[in-house]
Amino acid sequence: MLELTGLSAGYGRTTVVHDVDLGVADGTLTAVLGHNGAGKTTLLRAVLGLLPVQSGRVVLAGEDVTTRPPHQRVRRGVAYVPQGQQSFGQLSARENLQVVADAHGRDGRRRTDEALDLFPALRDLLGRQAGLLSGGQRQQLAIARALVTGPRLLVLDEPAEGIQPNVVAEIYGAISTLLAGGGLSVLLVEQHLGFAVEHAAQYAVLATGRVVHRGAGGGPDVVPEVRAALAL
Ligand SMILES: Nc1ncnc2c1ncn2[C@@H]1O[C@H](COP(=O)(O)OP(=O)(O)OP(=O)(O)O)[C@@H](O)[C@H]1O
Repeated sequence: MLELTGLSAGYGRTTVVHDVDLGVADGTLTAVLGHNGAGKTTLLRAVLGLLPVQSGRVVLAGEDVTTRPPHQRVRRGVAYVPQGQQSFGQLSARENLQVVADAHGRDGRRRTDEALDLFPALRDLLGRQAGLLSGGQRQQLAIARALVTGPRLLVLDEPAEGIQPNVVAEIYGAISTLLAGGGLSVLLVEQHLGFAVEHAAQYAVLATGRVVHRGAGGGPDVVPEVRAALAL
């Protein structure tokens, strides 16, 4: 679904992410682990086209999109949920979903229902102003809104950050359900060991913008080596 080859990106003349090779196979999860400032968000922004690539290639569903603007990547099936549980705070939860659903007609309405099935707690909160929701509820809303676009690749930046554990479990339960359903690929960035590595088909550890460790097939067995790489 996604193939990054020799990807370097940064800000102005500064390179933050160096020569990254990484893939997300169809219908699977790829996890990128790394501490604060390792370059995880920068990598995602380059994948989305929000930052120009300094060198290397971004191939999405077989097509080279390295120089394509973000909206064209979105049209090819990428949905991005940035860090920080972003929503339109003044709008209700329902309106947050509706603004996206309206752009997708009947599919948008169907996908809204499916997303609410995935996050049933949101159904009772639809009338509430998004800015008044808890961090966990806003994160669920942000993921639901991304799903309403009908993505083939869901890109998640630290969805568990700052969220209480029971809601994190709900969010990861939903991601597991989506993966089990097939058809959706996930690129997930996390600081901490846990769901990401346990469920990853591929994983990479990023430190100062470089991949310092990688592997295929996550699960409990790989946790010690990933922990060791994170401690580098
Ligand atoms: N807009 C920017 N302009 C210049 N440098 C930036 C910018 N955003 C991030 N950086 C720098 O790029 C490096 C990597 O930051 P990035 O946000 O990609 O890391 P991260 O792994 O996502 O960290 P975190 O877990 O804190 O989000 C840091 O040194 C940071 O200071």
